Formats: sequence, structure tokens, C-alpha cells
Amino acid sequence: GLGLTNKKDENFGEWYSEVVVNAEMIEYYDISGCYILRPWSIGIWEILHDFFDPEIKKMEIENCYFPLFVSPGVLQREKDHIEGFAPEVAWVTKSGSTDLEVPIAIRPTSETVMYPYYSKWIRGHRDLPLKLNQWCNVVRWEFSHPTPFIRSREFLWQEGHTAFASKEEADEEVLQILELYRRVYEEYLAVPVIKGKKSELEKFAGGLYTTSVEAFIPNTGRGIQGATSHCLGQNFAKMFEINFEDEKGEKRMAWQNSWAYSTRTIGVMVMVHGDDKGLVLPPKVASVQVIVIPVPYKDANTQGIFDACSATVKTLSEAGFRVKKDVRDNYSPGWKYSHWEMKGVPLRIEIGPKDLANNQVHVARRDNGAKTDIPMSKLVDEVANILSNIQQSMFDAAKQKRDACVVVIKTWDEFMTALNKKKLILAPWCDEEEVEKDVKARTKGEMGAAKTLCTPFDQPELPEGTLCFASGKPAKKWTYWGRSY
Ligand SMILES: O=C1CCCN[C@@H]1CCCn1cnc2cc(F)c(Cl)cc2c1=O
Ligand SMILES: [Mg+2]
Repeated sequence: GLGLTNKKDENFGEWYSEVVVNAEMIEYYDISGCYILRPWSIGIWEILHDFFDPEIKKMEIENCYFPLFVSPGVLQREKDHIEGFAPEVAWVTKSGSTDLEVPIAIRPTSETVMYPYYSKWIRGHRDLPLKLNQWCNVVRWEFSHPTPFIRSREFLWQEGHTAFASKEEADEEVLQILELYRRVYEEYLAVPVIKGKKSELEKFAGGLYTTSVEAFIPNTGRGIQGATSHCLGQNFAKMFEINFEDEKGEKRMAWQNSWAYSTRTIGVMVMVHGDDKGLVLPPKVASVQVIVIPVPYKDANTQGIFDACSATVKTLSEAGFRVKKDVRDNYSPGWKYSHWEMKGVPLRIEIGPKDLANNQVHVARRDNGAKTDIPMSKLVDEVANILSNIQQSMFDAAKQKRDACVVVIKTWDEFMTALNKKKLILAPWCDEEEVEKDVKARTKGEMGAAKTLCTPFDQPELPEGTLCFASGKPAKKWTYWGRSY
């Protein structure tokens, strides 16, 4: 039948896999860790792009496209950050039946592809700031459990790579981009996120500091990095000789940032909002916001009903809504209700003989199942109100649920209790790397170790004398901890 066989609160992993397939977002592919992204998910990706791309253009960031392939010499240039990643680099070793002289890597990220050319293009201070972005795919041959959207061997992302004359400019942009990532999650995907700074252990090793927006999946009790905005400092400038002559003729090294969000955003949205009837789409990212379904009854003015459906589609699309009608004659209305509920369409409009007679439509909300009648004369305004109410209430519900998972702790025992109850833990920490490593070692297990997720910019009051939950040393900051993806 049409329904899901797995329940979200019973077996989450199987539920998730079923939803992404039944909602026609994903098709599994014969190469492990790779997935087909069908229109229902690419439609979401396009809507997020259509928000983010104009925003970075306002910041005078330009799009470009660098090659997929990385020559080995260049990849090895960035010693300290790639050595840990080497096993996940995919290589082209042959063309046809002939071995390549030198194997070529496929980009897992594009620093080493782009920065030799940043070095060439940046000579004087007038060449700065250089601000480029690319929308592309990247390949990382990960071995940990693949999950559609969340962890795949190939994924789509945007990667921004910017270079400035001063640290101040770089610092400012890091936070501007992070705010855009917050908006992607909170204003579009209706997913609450926490803005913060990564610890020294969790940050991008090649950079100076890493900021991120952190989401949380209540069902698994795991945090997930939603998007990331790094200040690279002058580390890559040193390595790739990206320097410039300043106004005084002094030779200076550029200050750089890099930042990305990926198709992982879509998976987080599915996990947070989905229910036992399938996907639940926030209206702002729904490629179909309203589905119109005719409910003919015997021969009661069937043509009139179909005409009313067409008129409703016309009125709503002219008002700027993304609306479709499902007039297929080989499916019953009931089948169509389940089908479009599975696909998560925020609002269903039904038109039957009674609706026709009363010059009204009957609507059903996907998020809370509420049903009501709307006079045709008020169609546009009512649909607008309902869709914006759905968007807001989905965010509010997700935020309430996430906040209910947060536990503030002071001691190790409280930490372990909260961890085993799948909570998002806010703890006072001495900010020492050795202590973080120690917590990882002490919480190792098949569920994965606990780690820091971020140190939130929004710091609660830290009373004098508060001690670190793990080391007993004086605490320096409140930090979010938990298991993660
Ligand atoms: O997160 C971002 C934003 C967009 C541009 N890149 C940075 C850092 C990416 C870290 N990272 C992440 N994964 C990697 C995997 C690899 F195989 C290799 Cl060789 C390198 C890396 C790697 O540097
Ligand atoms: Mg990785």
C-alpha cells in the first residue's frame, strides 16, 4: 500500500530511508554511497540557491567554476590538513584501457585547486578583495555509514573562497555568511540552529578558526553540523604564496575565508519535520506549495469541478504560489491525498460538488491535518495566511522540540546521564584540548563518542568559580556537547 512501513519514533533509520524514496526525493544507485537526486529534492536545492546566490552577489562575491580534477603534487601541498583525509580522496588512474602516467585526484574540496591561481591573480592590494564562489559537486570516498543527503560519497554544495587585505575584513565576512546559513535553516527549512565557534580539536585543521550553525535531530539525539564558515587566517596564503604589495609597497600575506553549505541541508529538514505519513515540507522550500484535487461524485457536474480546479490553479499561480492540480483519472481522490501527503505538500485543496455549489474550496494542512472551507472570493488571502502560518508553526514546533532536548549540566555524572538520554548538552568547559580528547575517550562506544558541537556565541552567564564538568578546572565557557553525525 501507499503508507510507510516504518514509524519515525520506532526505527528512525529505516523510516528516513523510506521517506526519502517514497516522497520521490531519492532513488538508490548501484554504487554505494551515491544517490540519484530526483526533481522533488533538486527543487528544494534550487529554491535554497535562489535565496543564497543573490545574497552573496549583494556582497560582491562572484561565481566561477574550477576543474573537478586535482593534480597530485598540488593536493599534497597542504600537508597538515590532508594527511587525515588521504584515504577518502578518489583518484582517476586510467583512460580507457590505458593507465594514466600520473593519477589525477577528484576534488574533495577546492582549496588546492583554486589557491595556486589566487597566488597568480593577487599581486597588489588593488587585486583584493578577491571573492569567488562555486556551485559544484565534490567527492569524498567516506567509509562510515552512508545516509542520503547526510553523508554521501558525492554531494552538491557551494564553496566560497575569499581573500582580503586585513583580518578585520575576513572576520566580518565569516559572520555575514554564517548569518546567511542561519537564514537558510531557520527562515527556509524551518530548522532551528545554534551559531557558534568550533573547538580547536573540531575546527578545520588548515584554518585559523571555524564557525558553524549546528542543528539537532531529536529522534537520534545527535547534533549535526548544518553549514560552516572558516577564517583561514594566513595559513593558506603562506602555503600558496598568496601575498600582495600594500599601499606602502610592503609585502603582505592575504587573509582568507572559506565557507560551504551542501545538500545535507535537505536531509536535516526531512529528519526534523517528517512524520509517519511521510515528508512534511515547509512552504518556503516546497516546489509544490498547494495541490488541487478534484473530488467528482458520480455524474454531479464533473466538468464544473474540473473547471473549478483549473480556475483555482490559475488564480493561485498568478498570485505567485507554486500550485499544481492532480486530475489523473486513474487514481482515486483518497489515493491522491496519501500520495501528496507522502510528498509533504503543505496544503491540499479539494473541490467536490458541495464546494462547487457553495463557490468554496475545502483545504487540508499537511503539518497539523487541520481542515477548513474557504470561499473562492477569499482564496488568495486565506492561502497566503495559511502557508505563512504553516511556515512559522513548523519552525516554532521544531524549536520547542529542540529546546526540550537541551540539558544544562555541571558534573560528569549529569553529563553521562544526559548523554545516555540522547540530550543536547550545554556544559561549563575549561576549553582545554586534552580534556576534550579525554571526554571522547571516556565516551567511546558503538554509538560514537561525545564531542563538542560548538561554543555558542550567545553565552549564558558563567558564575565565578564554576568548574569544568570533565576536568574540575576553572570553566572558561559554556559549550554544547553531544553525539553527532
Ligand atoms: O569546509 C569547508 C568550506 C568549503 C571549502 N573547504 C572547507 C574545508 C574543507 C575541510 N575538508 C573536508 N574534507 C576533506 C576531504 C579530503 F579528502 C581532503 Cl584532501 C580535504 C578535505 C578538507 O579540507
Ligand atoms: Mg569528512
